[in-house]
Amino acid sequence: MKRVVKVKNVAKAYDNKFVLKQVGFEIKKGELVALLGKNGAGKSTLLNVLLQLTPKDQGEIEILGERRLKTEALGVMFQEDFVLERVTVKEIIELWRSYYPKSKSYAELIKIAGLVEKSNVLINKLSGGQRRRLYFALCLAGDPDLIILDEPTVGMDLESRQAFWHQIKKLQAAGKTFLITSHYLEELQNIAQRFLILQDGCITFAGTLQDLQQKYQKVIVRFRSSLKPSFFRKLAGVVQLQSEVGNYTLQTTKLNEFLKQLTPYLTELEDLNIEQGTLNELFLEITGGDSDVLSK
Ligand SMILES: Nc1ncnc2c1ncn2[C@@H]1O[C@H](COP(=O)(O)OP(=O)(O)OP(=O)(O)O)[C@@H](O)[C@H]1O
Repeated sequence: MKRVVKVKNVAKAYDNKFVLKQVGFEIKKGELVALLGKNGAGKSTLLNVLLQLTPKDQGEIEILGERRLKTEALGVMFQEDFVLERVTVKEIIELWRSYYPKSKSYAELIKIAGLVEKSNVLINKLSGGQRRRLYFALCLAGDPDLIILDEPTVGMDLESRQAFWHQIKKLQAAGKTFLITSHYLEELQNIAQRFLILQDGCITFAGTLQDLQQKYQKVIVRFRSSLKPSFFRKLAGVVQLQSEVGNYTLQTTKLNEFLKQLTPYLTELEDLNIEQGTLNELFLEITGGDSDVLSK
């Protein structure tokens, strides 16, 4: 598969403090990659460096096979909106379309924005969520091959989010490549092929949701049994075990293997209950519990 993004050994410091120390990853054509990290981890800095809006101190970046940024093949949606006064929705869409040699039609873009009824409304009169939808449509104006979205769904209501992810799926099916940062991890679990975790200035994890769960997810198993704690302690991935008069609560990091080992002894167990943490809990585990991240 063709490589769309290549980042190697990238470092970036602000005032001699390194936010990115040694960042490296690749994204292949058609992949949707989620970039995760707690507040201040450097996600926006990394995107800015990728887009050459901030100079890097070190490293190599190649996008769509070139070091030069092919802006005509890129669609970007930033975290912060710019608000122009005295410009209508229709005018800004037409302006954006005019920047590209091969642009999507106005009709398609206004539909993506979900603002057909608001085409003559001034941008500064739109709600925050409506503006996010408009900026998403603008980012698609040039029919880009690589789409970079920084916290795209912040401020969108449930309906807008659903429409947004539906749109992303359609673009995915059309072979577009994505790099998306988001704090709403539950939204990304069904859509991202791979996750990157930015932590302490490096990519500390790159892999699928399954890899992520296997590596970090807490699985709590509860049951009653007359077997001894020493028996359960030896089973696969058991990292914590509490027992009180035959009532067990344990944590395993290798659920599949653990269950395989436990199967011959199932008759010795009662009230077996397995609880897998949510993706958000997993994220807290990975990033060391920055609850701010999730309350955004
Ligand atoms: N222009 C700048 N000058 C100095 N420091 C900066 C600048 N931009 C960002 N920083 C610092 O770099 C660090 C990383 O910031 P960045 O915005 O990249 O993080 P982030 O992961 O995108 O955070 P969030 O999830 O809150 O958006 C922070 O400590 C921030 O204060």
